[in-house]
Amino acid sequence: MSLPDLSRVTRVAVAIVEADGAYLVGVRGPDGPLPGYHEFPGGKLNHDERPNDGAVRECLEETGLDVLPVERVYECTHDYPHGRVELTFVLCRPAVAGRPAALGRFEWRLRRELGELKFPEANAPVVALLQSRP
Ligand SMILES: Nc1nc2c([nH]c(=O)n2[C@H]2C[C@H](O)[C@@H](COP(=O)(O)OP(=O)(O)OP(=O)(O)O)O2)c(=O)[nH]1
Repeated sequence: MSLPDLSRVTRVAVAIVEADGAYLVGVRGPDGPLPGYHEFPGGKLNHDERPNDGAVRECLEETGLDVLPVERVYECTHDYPHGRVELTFVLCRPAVAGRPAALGRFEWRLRRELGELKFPEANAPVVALLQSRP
């Protein structure tokens, strides 16, 4: 097995979509890195793309839901066995109020459920932050 090239950083934007105390969460597919882990919608940023724009784009691509960025809640660089990622977590809200039911492989999970899910290691501080919110 070859070691990851840590001189190369993949920029990733993650959309934390909140509506009425629930968050959009999916399960990662079997083919990419971290298969079977829970995740918020997100993915690699395009060249020169800003994290807020990337979070909105990835969310629309993956869930079909149009969202508005609210604030960047957390940023970190994390080393996984598959490589180094620079993550920006962007809190978002649906552009149209409400919680649409059909959103691809993503579904709404209540805030109190988040701690029971198996998220990637880098998400731990974000999940703790969300759970500490009033
Ligand atoms: N989407 C997402 N990725 C996360 C989360 N937490 C976390 O550490 N990651 C990591 C896993 C991957 O290393 C990276 C996302 O890359 P990816 O390979 O899943 O992105 P992607 O499939 O959308 O790639 P692409 O289609 O844009 O090419 O970020 C999360 O909550 N959501």
